[in-house]
Amino acid sequence: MSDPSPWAIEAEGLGKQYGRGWALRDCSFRLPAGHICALVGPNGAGKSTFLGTATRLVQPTTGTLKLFGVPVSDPAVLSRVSFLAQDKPLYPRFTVAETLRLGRELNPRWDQELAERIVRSGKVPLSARIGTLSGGQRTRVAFALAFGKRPELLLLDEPMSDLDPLARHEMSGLLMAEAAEHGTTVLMSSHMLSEMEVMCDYLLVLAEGRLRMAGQTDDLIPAHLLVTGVAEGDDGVPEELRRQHTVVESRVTGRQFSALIRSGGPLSDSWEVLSPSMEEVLLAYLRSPDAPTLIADESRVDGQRGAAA
Ligand SMILES: Nc1ncnc2c1ncn2[C@@H]1O[C@H](COP(=O)(O)OP(=O)(O)OP(=O)(O)O)[C@@H](O)[C@H]1O
Repeated sequence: MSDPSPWAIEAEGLGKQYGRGWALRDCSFRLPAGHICALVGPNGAGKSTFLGTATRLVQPTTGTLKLFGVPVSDPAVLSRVSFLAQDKPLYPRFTVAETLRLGRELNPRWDQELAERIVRSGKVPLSARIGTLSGGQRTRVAFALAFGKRPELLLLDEPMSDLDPLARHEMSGLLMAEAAEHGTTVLMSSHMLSEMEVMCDYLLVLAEGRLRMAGQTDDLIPAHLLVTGVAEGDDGVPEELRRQHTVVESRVTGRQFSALIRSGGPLSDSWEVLSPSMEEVLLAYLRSPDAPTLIADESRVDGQRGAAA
């Protein structure tokens, strides 16, 4: 089935309320198809809740969500999406071979060769029962199921957390190769920022249920600078810096200030200026829940276009 929508995900005013608290609030963005997108945020930020709304496990309280232009409530989208949940639910009494067979029977585009290759490269016996496997081996089988379905959108909730470094490296390589070869869109929540930096070309940052940053890493990260210089004024950050730029986070050590800023123009020669890594930018936003939101133009839904960031 082909769909002309260039957007793998479009969320508009999406929210989820539990009791009196909001796990996700007024979340609006769109993710162009074909990207590998990191979904980042502190514990309790709403990442799993968002992934739940995209897989119909969580019913939103407000707003709409479309996948490839189709409302997520339409069963037609299910065959186009794979979800690897944080707890990797599998049937413990099934063998690995039976688990893959289930995948084959349930999914018309199933790729048995790929699924078996993922399992075999981890030396997981096809005859072993799921219940006897280690946590990392179970994760590998869950990866095989998710990839074997050959989805157009792969949603992964902290997929690598119980894999050893070699397996993580292998799965990261597989993800990037799949995305490149088949144009698969990947949305992956993770706390492993340095790994995300290598793998992902798109970013969604959530904090306290709200979207804080969205866009391509190549647009978002270079928009920031790390500035250090002689501390001035009440909090050490020179007034001139605050006036012309957006200060995301600042600190004072002795007589020096350092600040991560969103650049708004040229900077004084008296300061040292460096380009931050993606990890440095993300850590600054995660430590500063009040930092101004940054949504790249292409990530905005129609209602947000032209609005101030
Ligand atoms: N079923 C539920 N009932 C009540 N509150 C919930 C439920 N599910 C999630 N929440 C609350 O919603 C908020 C967001 O939770 P969520 O699991 O989406 O966060 P997360 O970003 O995935 O966190 P983590 O990084 O710890 O996995 C939290 O405050 C959580 O307690």
